[in-house]
Amino acid sequence: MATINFGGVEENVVTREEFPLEKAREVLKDEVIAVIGYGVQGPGQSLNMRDNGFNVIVGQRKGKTYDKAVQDGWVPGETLFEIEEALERGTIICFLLSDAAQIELWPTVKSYLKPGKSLYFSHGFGVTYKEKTGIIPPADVDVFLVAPKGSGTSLRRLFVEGKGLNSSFAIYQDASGHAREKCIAMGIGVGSGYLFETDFYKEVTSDLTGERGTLMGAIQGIFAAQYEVLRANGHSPSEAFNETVEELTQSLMPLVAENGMDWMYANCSTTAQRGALDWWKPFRDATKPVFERLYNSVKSGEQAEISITRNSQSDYREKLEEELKELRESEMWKAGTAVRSLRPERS
Ligand SMILES: NC(=O)c1ccc[n+]([C@@H]2O[C@H](COP(=O)([O-])OP(=O)(O)OC[C@H]3O[C@@H](n4cnc5c(N)ncnc54)[C@H](O)[C@@H]3O)[C@@H](O)[C@H]2O)c1
Ligand SMILES: CC(C)(O)[C@@H](O)C(=O)O
Ligand SMILES: [Mg+2]
Ligand SMILES: [Mg+2]
Repeated sequence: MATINFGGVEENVVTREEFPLEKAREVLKDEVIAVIGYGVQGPGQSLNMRDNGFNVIVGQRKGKTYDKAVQDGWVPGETLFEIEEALERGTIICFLLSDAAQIELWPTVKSYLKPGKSLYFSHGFGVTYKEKTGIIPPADVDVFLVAPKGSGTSLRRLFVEGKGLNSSFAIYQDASGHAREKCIAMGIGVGSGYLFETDFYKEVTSDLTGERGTLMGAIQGIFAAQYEVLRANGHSPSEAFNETVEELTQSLMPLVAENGMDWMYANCSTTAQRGALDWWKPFRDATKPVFERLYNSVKSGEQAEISITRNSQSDYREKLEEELKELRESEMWKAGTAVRSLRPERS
């Protein structure tokens, strides 16, 4: 493990230099990695592992995503199977169904977890909320997680570009005495940049907070608030959208990603810097109580309960689609469609 100073706090992380791909291949050379589920993480992780030279199979029920797996080069009867057959063949079972579907499939998965097999997650959800999910792994299997910190779509794209998404890893149960090296080898195999250690509880509480907060929920909320104020004061949709979203994603966030917030600020006018430096604290103070409410709701299990209840309904996909449609058809995001179509590289 490399010790890195993160802003004054030392943490142990695993890098690709100290745990190279060859080592990961050696650790997992006798394993059949069965990726169960081919939604968002399934394709990213399985394709990256396949391209990295691991022995990977996919288990997916028949339907649209099964067909997508075939298009991606998985061969029915050789590397692509119905879920139960993949569970039978796999020695490392990657449980990559949606968190709600994991509850329904758990009795089936459990019945294939013979001693010596490993159970792999990409989220601490199922095990942490075991009272709600019923996911209690047998004592004689290794249980660990690698949670890529981003979408499976980005995991694949970055891999193809020769880059990597950072992931957390955690060991829940070490029955074989080798859970840790298997877990890290999986993390390297799926295409992680570097790996930082956590536990199942911390992974799920930080992850649920992040996606409801700045990564997804809060960002849409703050975009909508600014856009509405600009529109209410007579600004055109294109002006409001450019000043709220397009400039952020196209110009400023890439600078933040490259070299941090202060560097992005330093590449803007002194007028902009003066304003940003004056206003970031009022925004922090205004939103902090909402983040505290959010974290408490995650901590109490309320957010998990909502997610399980809502996503277990038979029409949950249709309902999600309706809500996504509402976003897509809002004036702000329709303006976004028009703005994107005018990007030089798209016209
Ligand atoms: N989406 C991401 O990029 C992302 C990122 C990090 C971690 N994760 C975690 O990875 C895991 C997988 O998430 P995902 O977003 O890839 O899942 P998903 O919602 O895309 O679903 C994955 C698969 O589940 C299958 N499925 C759904 N219901 C089923 C059922 N009843 N029976 C059989 N199959 C069923 C679908 O066919 C699909 O192939 C979750 O634990 C999630 O929290 C996801
Ligand atoms: C990609 C995210 C938001 O990081 C993940 O946590 C998810 O649940 O999809
Ligand atoms: Mg998540
Ligand atoms: Mg996440």
